[in-house]
Amino acid sequence: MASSTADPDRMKPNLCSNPSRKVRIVAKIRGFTDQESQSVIGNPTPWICVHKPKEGALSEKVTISFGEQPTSRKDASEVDYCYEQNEDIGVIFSREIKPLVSEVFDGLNATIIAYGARGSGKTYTVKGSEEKPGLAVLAMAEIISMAKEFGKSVGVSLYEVFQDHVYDILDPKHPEVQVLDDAQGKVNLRGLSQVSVKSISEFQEMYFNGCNSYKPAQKIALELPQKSHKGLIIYVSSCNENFTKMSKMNFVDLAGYEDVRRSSSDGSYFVESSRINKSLYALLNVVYAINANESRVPYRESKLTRMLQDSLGKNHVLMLTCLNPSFCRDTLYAVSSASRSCQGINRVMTDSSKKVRGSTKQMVVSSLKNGKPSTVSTAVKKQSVSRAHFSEKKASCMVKGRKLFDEGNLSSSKQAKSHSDDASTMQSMFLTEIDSAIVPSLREEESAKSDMLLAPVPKDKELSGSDMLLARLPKDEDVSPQSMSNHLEATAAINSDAKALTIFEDCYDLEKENTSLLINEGRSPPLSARLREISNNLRSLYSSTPLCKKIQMEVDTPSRGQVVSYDIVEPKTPTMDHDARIYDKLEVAKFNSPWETLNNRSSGIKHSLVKEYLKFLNTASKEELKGLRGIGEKRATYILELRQESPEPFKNLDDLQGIGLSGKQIKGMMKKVAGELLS
Ligand SMILES: Nc1ncnc2c1ncn2[C@@H]1O[C@H](COP(=O)(O)OP(=O)(O)OP(=O)(O)O)[C@@H](O)[C@H]1O
Repeated sequence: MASSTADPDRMKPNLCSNPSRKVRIVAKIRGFTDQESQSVIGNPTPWICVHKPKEGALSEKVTISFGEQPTSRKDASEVDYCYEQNEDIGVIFSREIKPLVSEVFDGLNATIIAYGARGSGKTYTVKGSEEKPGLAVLAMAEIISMAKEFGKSVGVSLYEVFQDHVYDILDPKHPEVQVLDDAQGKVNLRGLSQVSVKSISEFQEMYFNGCNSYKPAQKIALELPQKSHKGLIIYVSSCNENFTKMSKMNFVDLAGYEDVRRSSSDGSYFVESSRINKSLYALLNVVYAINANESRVPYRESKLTRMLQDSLGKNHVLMLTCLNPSFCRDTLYAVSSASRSCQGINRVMTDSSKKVRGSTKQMVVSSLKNGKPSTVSTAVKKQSVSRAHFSEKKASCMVKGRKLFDEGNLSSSKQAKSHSDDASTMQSMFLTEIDSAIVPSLREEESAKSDMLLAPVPKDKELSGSDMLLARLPKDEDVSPQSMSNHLEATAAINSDAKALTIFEDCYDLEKENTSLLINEGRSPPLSARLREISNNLRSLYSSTPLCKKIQMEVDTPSRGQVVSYDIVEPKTPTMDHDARIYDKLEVAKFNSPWETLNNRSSGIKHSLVKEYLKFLNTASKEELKGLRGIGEKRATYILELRQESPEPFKNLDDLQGIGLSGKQIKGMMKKVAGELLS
C-alpha cells in the first residue's frame, strides 16, 4: 500500500485525538491471502492509498483514497489512523486496545467494533485463530494478568445477533437472550450466561471451540447463510460471586456489509443481507449521534445497539474499519460511511460526501470497464457533469410524462375529447411531479444509504431508523425560500384545482369499483379499493372548504347522468391545513404562466400520493403488495416481516431503499399507482 510519509510513533497509546469525540475510527488494510498474493504479482499499483500527515503536523489524521492520488481531500475518507498491510495485530493491540484495557480497570466500559465489507478481515483481526490470536485474545491475556495483579475476577459472555435476535453461544440449550431495561433503566441481557475465566487457555478453548460448534436452531431450520454479528463481553469485577458491579470490554465482529442488490437473487439471502445492512445503519446512526453530541441517541433502532447502550455514549469506542486490499466496491462504502459517522462532530459533510458517493459509483463503472480502477477525482468530475444536466433531464422528463399519458394511459378512456386533453395534461403533470418528487431524492440510489449520515437529526425527538434516513438527507429543496413560496402558491390554487378534479371523476369507473368491492367483501380490500382510498384523500385536497363533506358528481354508470353523492374523507392533509392558513393570510397567488401554476399546484398532490403509497405498503396484504410493480414474492414477504417488527416500517421513500428497490423501480411503481388512479 502506498504511504506518503513516515509512520508516527507506533507504540504511543492512542485514544481519540479529539477528546469530545467518543468514537475513534481506525482502518486496517487486510493482508493478502495466498490467492490474492499470486494475482497482484506484476501489478504494483495499489488500490488503496494511505496519506499520513507530515511529521510534526498538528493533525494526526490519515486520509484514505482509492485508485490514484486524489486531487482534493474531499475525495478521500478521513480516519484517525490507518494500519497498513504489513502492520500486524500486535501493533494495533499496543496502540489501540491496551489503553482501553486500562480504562476498564478504572471502571469504564470499552467497545471495539470491527466493521467492513465481507471478507475484509474482521474476524481475523478480532478473533484470529489459535495460531494467530486476534485482538480479543490478546486483550483477554492482558486482562487476566491485570486481574491477578489487582485481585479482580474475569468472566465472559459470547453471543450472536442473528435476524435481530440475540443468542447465547455458551448455552445452546437456552440460547435466546432477551434485551430488557431494568428498573434503573439499565440494559439487562436476560438469559445471557456469564462464565468465569481463570486462564487464557480456558478462554481460548471456549472462544474457538465454543463458537465453532455452536449453531442456533433457527439458522439450521432456515438453512440460512451464517451472516450475523458476533460479540464477546469480558467482565471485570471485584466480586467473585457475580458480575453485577463490573466494567465491561465488548468486542463486536459485525457481519460484513454487502450491497444486497448485487449480491444474490436468492430470496432468503436477500432478506438476511437487508436485515444486516439495516442493523449496520442503525449502529452507524448511533455512532454519529454520539460523536455529534446529540441529545438523543437512537439506541432502540436495533438489538445490537440496545445491547451495547451502556458501553457506548460516555465510554470509549474503537471503530476498526477493515479494508479489502483488492478492489471491492463494498469497502468504498464501508470506509466512507464509517468515516462520516465517526466524524459526527463535523457536520459540514453534505457536499463532500456527495462527491465521495458520486465517485464511488463512477469508479466502479470504470473499474469494470478497464479492469483497473481510475482516479477518484476523474470520477467526481464525471459526476458533476451529470449533475449539470439534471435540470435538462427534468425538463425532458416533463415532456416524457406528457407523452406517456398521450400514448397510453388515456387511450382506453371513452371520455369526451375536451376532457381527455385536459386530463392528459393534468395527468402528465402529475406523473412528472412524481418524477421530480422521487428522482431528486433517489437519483443517487447507489448511495442513499450513506446519506443518512450527512446532516444532523432534530434534537427534540428520538427518530426511528427510517426517519433518521430522511432527516439526514440533504433538504435543500425543502427549505429554500423558492420552494417555500412555491408551496404557498400551490396551496393558493386549491379552489381552481377543484375543477380539475371533475375531469378525473369522469375517468373514474365507480361501477367497476363497486363490483370489485362486493366481490371482495369479507377479505382485505383489493388494490383498486386502496387506490380509491388514495383517490378520496386526493379529492379532499381539492375541497375548497373544510365544511364540505359531500360533493356531487356525474359518474359513468349504465344510467348515465345520474348524480351521486360521494363521501369525502377527512378534508385535510397535514401540509394543506397549515398552508391554507398561510394562504388565507397572504391572499396571494401569482404565477408567471399556466404551466407554472399547474406545476405549483401539484406539489400537494405529489406529497399526498407519496404518503398514501407508503401507507399502502404499511398496511396492504401480501397479495396486494405483490400486485404492485417491482414487488414480487420476495419483497412482499420481506415487507410483511418488517411490519411484524415495526407497525409502520415505511415512513418515507428512503425506507424503500432498505428493501432493495432502486430509485427507478420506486419511480415506476409510483407512476403506476398514479396512472391507475387517474385512468
Ligand atoms: N492479515 C491477513 N493476512 C492474510 N490473510 C488474511 C488476513 N486477514 C484476513 N485474511 C484472510 O482473509 C479471509 C477473510 O477474512 P475474515 O474471515 O476475517 O473476513 P471477515 O471480514 O470476517 O469476513 P465476513 O464479513 O464474511 O465475516 C480469510 O480467509 C482470512 O484468513
